[in-house]
Amino acid sequence: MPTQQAATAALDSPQLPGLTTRLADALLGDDSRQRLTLALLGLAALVTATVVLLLLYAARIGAADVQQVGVLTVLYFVFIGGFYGLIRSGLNRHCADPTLAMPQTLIAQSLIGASYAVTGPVHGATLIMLSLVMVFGMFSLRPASVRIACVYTVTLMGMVMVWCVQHQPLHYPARQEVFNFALTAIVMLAISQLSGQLSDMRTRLKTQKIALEQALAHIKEMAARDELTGLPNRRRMMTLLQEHATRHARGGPRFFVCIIDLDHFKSINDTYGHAAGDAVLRAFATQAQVVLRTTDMIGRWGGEEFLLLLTETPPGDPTLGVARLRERLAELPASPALYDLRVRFSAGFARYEDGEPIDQAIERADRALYAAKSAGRNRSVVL
Ligand SMILES: Nc1nc2c(ncn2[C@@H]2O[C@H](COP(=O)(O)OP(=O)(O)OP(=O)(O)O)[C@@H](O)[C@H]2O)c(=O)[nH]1
Repeated sequence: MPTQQAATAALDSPQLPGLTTRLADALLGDDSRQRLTLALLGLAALVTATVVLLLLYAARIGAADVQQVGVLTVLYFVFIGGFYGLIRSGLNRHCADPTLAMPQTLIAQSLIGASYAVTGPVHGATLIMLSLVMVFGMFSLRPASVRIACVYTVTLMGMVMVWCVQHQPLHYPARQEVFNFALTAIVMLAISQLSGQLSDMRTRLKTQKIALEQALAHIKEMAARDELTGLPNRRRMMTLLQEHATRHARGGPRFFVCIIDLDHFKSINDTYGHAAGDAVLRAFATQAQVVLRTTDMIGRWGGEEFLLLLTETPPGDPTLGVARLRERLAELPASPALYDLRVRFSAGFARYEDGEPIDQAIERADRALYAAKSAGRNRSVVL
């Protein structure tokens, strides 16, 4: 029987993470920003729990008044519970700073100040808590707010210490309080100084992150573009073709693959030079972008070859756009420098067939191009 129980427990165990997740969702909600705000409150709750333990200890050894400890403990619970309610209800979203870091910090410091006044001989321990609250605050508050909270803390503690020296001189001797005050002031000064440096560091990191993201976007863009013409390169066109094939398989539009090859381009290079040839390629790319439909995509396939991806729009003669381009090029100079020269080209079209590998359609377009060249160039052939 115990073995059976163990087996049942083992079967149940995979459900445990699910249970934990559900519990965390119920406690913290599923909004990641709100969860972060609640995590900050969790830190405040941790400090609170430590101070409450100190208060209970002080009451137990007779160093603190039980009634005062009771009131403060309730206030700590109200503090944490109240903020938890504000955040879980989403009311904090209406505040200028939805993290509520500033009010949390000021209330926590006020409660710790009060705890300092009631913990008699063990009051020194609460000073550490003041610093801890400010250290947490440094990560969620702006430097100006940290400075305000530090000034508030020093002023508050100054008043609390004067009151304690006057009303409980036995446990709060003046000399010790002067020392405690100086210590508090120095620590708060250091924290507000550090907070400025932390903020500078954060700003630097943010700037570097933006610069890195921009550089990455630029590198990605460069990796997808042909340097000479600015058109998408072969790699990019292959990705686009694959994407279109996948989209078509899911019910998207059919498309045509067209390979364009400039006629007798070698003779342009040989006659006018390689730089002039480059200018002709650039001019061709510009005109193609102007004349073709915006839904058609053209990229440089390599050398003097270009690949066109045409989305089928019924009634479909896929060669119409290319014919327009041919007419346009017949009217325009091959490049600004080659005024009398006209560019001609041959084009091979292949209709993408259901489920075929994209390479197969490209190969058909290549064969169609070969047929266009063989038939005398300056024409389109569809296969
Ligand atoms: N200027 C320039 N020339 C290039 C570039 N890439 C390839 N070429 C040239 O393009 C020419 C292509 O020559 P061929 O393959 O014989 O083709 P073609 O002269 O156009 O002849 P057909 O295609 O048969 O009409 C070669 O001279 C290559 O050097 C480039 O980026 N710039």
